[in-house]
Amino acid sequence: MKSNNDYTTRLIKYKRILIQLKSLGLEKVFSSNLGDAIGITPSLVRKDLSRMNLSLGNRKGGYNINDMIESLNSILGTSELQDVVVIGCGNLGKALIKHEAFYKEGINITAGFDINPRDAEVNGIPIYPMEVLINYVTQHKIRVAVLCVPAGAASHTRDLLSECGIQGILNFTPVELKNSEYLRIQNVNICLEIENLFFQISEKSQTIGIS
Ligand SMILES: NC(=O)c1ccc[n+]([C@@H]2O[C@H](COP(=O)([O-])OP(=O)(O)OC[C@H]3O[C@@H](n4cnc5c(N)ncnc54)[C@H](O)[C@@H]3O)[C@@H](O)[C@H]2O)c1
Repeated sequence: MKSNNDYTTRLIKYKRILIQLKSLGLEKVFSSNLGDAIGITPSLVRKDLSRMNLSLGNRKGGYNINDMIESLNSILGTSELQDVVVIGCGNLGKALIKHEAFYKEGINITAGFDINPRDAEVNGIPIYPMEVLINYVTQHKIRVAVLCVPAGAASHTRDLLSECGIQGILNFTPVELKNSEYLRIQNVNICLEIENLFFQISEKSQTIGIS
């Protein structure tokens, strides 16, 4: 199971690198470029490519970036530009919408939604009231939402998003939301990550005898 996850994670990383290389105007890539970019050996990259059952190029001539992105999209069930919406456009939601680098990584924030929209748009991205969410999601075939509402609204909004047909939620609220049969949740908690980092450092310092 673990190796499967590692393989899938590597495919996602390859895709991100390939999109970046494409945006720089490159057409070919070598296994060593991909390996260096994600910190693995070129031979593991080539192994992955053969596991993907692809003949998109060769070790000496390089691999065609466009073809690789297309094949990775079909294997991962994604498209080159992934449309997402942001729910809750306060401090965090707006900061994410303003972060233009997401687009270069293939993440396209198409709209924001808020129970009380204070701006009609942020960075050219429209902010709509929650009442139009279901129509928008259906019409634009949106599958993933980024949840930035207050903790008290997290569970209710999760259910609402599920009813709208959303299949994946990146959850920034402190409430740990659970997956269901039709909904995948990725909980993000920066505090937890920082605490974990401090724990690792203190564990390490105990091992090597630093106080
Ligand atoms: N995961 C992390 O590491 C991390 C970091 C920062 C903030 N957060 C969390 O992100 C969330 C947002 O934080 P913030 O600072 O942007 O808060 P905020 O108060 O600035 O923004 C919240 C926004 O949600 C809107 N809202 C409230 N109820 C709603 C509902 N039912 N439907 C749609 N919109 C609704 C509000 O109108 C507001 O615009 C909070 O839950 C916060 O705890 C998490």
